[in-house]
Amino acid sequence: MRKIEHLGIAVADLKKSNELFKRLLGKESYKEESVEGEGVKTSFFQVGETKIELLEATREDSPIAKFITKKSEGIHHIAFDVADIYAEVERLKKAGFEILNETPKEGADNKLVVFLHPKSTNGVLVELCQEK
Ligand SMILES: CC[C@@H](C(=O)O)C(=O)SCCNC(=O)CCNC(=O)[C@H](O)C(C)(C)COP(=O)(O)OP(=O)(O)OC[C@H]1O[C@@H](n2cnc3c(N)ncnc32)[C@H](O)[C@@H]1OP(=O)(O)O
Ligand SMILES: [Co+2]
Repeated sequence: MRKIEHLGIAVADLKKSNELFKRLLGKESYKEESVEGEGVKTSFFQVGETKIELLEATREDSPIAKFITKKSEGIHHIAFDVADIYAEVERLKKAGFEILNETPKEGADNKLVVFLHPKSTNGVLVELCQEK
């Protein structure tokens, strides 16, 4: 794992949170993108070598909608940049982690992504990202 690619933050209202993070970081979001497969609308802010990914649910069964209902808005996942996502999935499986999707799926911002179950990672949802 090469660096933290992004921190995912679950938000209830993307427009309001975009304004909040613009005030906080002193810069504009550089991209907004919907990912239908995950039921989310995202907005990205660059912070040095990493990013903040704001996520708003676009439907009731989205992981973001469930997370906000059960917990609250806040940090939802940590995403690591990897060079070879297939090799990393094999390594992590052998190391005993629970992989949620062994076949990488389409993420936002031109990435292939895989998730690890938070129950196998001290309660933290982990995402692996590989540039497409
Ligand atoms: C935009 C695309 C992409 C990118 O390019 O960056 C994204 O970031 S998409 C982000 C949204 N997508 C995902 O989160 C996909 C992976 N997540 C899942 O598959 C599920 O959310 C889950 C982690 C398997 C949980 O689903 P489920 O079991 O249906 O939900 P429950 O609400 O019943 O939760 C079970 C259990 O897990 C705890 N939980 C849920 N989410 C998180 C979380 N983000 N961080 C930590 N813990 C989490 C939840 O609290 C439950 O725990 P218990 O109550 O103790 O059982
Ligand atoms: Co993410």
